[in-house]
Amino acid sequence: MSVPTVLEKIVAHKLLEVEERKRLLPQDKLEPMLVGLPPCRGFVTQLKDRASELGAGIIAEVKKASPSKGVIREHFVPKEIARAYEDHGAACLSVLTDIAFFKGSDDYLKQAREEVSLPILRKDFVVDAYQIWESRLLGADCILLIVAILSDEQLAEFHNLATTLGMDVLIEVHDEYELESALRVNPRLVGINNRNLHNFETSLSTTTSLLERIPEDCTVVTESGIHTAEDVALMRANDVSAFLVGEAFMRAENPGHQLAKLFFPAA
Ligand SMILES: O=P(O)(O)OC[C@@H](O)[C@@H](O)c1c[nH]c2ccccc12
Repeated sequence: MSVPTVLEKIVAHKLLEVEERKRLLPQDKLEPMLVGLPPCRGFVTQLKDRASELGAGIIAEVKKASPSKGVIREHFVPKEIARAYEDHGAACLSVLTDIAFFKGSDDYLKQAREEVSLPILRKDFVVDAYQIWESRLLGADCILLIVAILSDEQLAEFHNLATTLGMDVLIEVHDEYELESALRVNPRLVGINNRNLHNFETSLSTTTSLLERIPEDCTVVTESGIHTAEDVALMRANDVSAFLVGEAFMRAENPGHQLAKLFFPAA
């Protein structure tokens, strides 16, 4: 047998974690807890509005650590970061909730939601429908579905469930085969991850090479590896106006200032 990749380890761990969570709060107890929740903040709408208004729709990520980089930010106060992002023109937030590999927490998402009015993406590895109900309860406005870890049947089922519960969905792809699967569910929002989650190699040409296969009415988000003004200019030259950025902001003393500097230097 070959050595498992990090993505395979994450999925194996996640399946166990979900079983444990189901034991603590069974599905039949969770479902009624969704009654009377406030409606979701429109994630896709806000992203598109900001992109046309400001020239860039930024999904700004709240991320303490990653398996490839270790701890990215020592001074990590989610409320402070969320506020800085909102004050400096972010369209939406992305909050890592995976504990084991990204040092995230459900609580970080709740804290961010209390602090700001931006729509929030729950950034986690969805492998079970239970997590979608759980995301809605947590206050997520959008969930991530990673095509690389789902069957076509799961993708359709999970996309449908999230939409039924009122959330938006960001479908993440890394190559043309994954994109083909993604397009079968007629997504409003597709994320092209420039990072290969199996070996962590990052290349912005992932976005530029897949772009032309995506229909006009679907919003494309370029994800990962955006660090410099040149990176931003390259994406803009290819008509990409939605960005998901974590590390470049999280390494800066003030993540909000870094967002403004990278995307809105003239403002
Ligand atoms: O920190 P970066 O290189 O700007 O990347 C952010 C985001 O794209 C990345 O965190 C990410 C993209 N897809 C994921 C899936 C799971 C966990 C993390 C991710």
